[in-house]
Amino acid sequence: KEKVKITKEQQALMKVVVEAYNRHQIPQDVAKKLLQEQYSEEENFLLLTEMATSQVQVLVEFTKNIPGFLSLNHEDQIALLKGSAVEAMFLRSAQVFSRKMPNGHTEVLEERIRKSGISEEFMTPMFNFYKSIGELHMMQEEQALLTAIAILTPDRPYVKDQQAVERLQEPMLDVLRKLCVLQHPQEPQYFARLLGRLTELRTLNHYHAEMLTSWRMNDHKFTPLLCEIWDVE
Ligand SMILES: O=C(NC1CCCCC1)[C@H](C1CCCCC1)n1c(-c2ccc(CO)cc2)nc2ccccc21
Repeated sequence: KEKVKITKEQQALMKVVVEAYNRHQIPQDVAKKLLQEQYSEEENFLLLTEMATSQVQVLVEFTKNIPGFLSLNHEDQIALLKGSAVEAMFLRSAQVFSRKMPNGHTEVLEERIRKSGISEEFMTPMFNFYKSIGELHMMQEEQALLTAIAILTPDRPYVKDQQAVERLQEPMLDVLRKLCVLQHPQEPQYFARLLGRLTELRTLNHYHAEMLTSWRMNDHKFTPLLCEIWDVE
């Protein structure tokens, strides 16, 4: 059985990515707000656009810290950010949802989200994803690396130099695979399950624009940044 070992360079790569991931966090905690009180559908939509806008800003800062990202072609940098923003938002939402909370709080949070204004048809795929992320009990290193891997997806629309993106994504995949083997020795399929979540994330991409436009309210207002990065308005 070959002994899996994380090299010095891989340790350094992981440290940079995890520190950037932890440094760039959403300022205030949306779960706490949602648990505090019930908001109207309009207030919930506004809360989402505010949270999502600050998350995009955080995502850009995190991405700039991914080794090699800033040496990519500039249009490709934009294409990668645009292509991964919704996935990064759902990944972060899933992590917020599956965080350990006092008894009964997760149920209240789920109820508040179900009643937030999102139309019924999107609840199942969204909560299936949240629960499948929760079951993985991911460590923060895994969360940070999985987010970086999602951002560095070579086959996003309009990416010109896919090989350059692959050269950045591969070392991330390597260190994540080793980390999974070392952290979950009794679960050889754990790494594959993590990557399977990225496939599930892509399906949420398709639903996203419709989830917003079908939000139970009229006159959906977005920030300029969200109009740029989401295919809305
Ligand atoms: O604010 C949020 N998410 C932020 C986003 C930036 C990163 C941190 C989380 C929203 C809530 C906004 C207010 C109404 C209730 C949902 N949310 C969603 C969510 C996100 C997007 C859509 C539409 O595409 C639908 C739902 N899932 C959540 C799971 C847990 C906690 C909040 C969660």
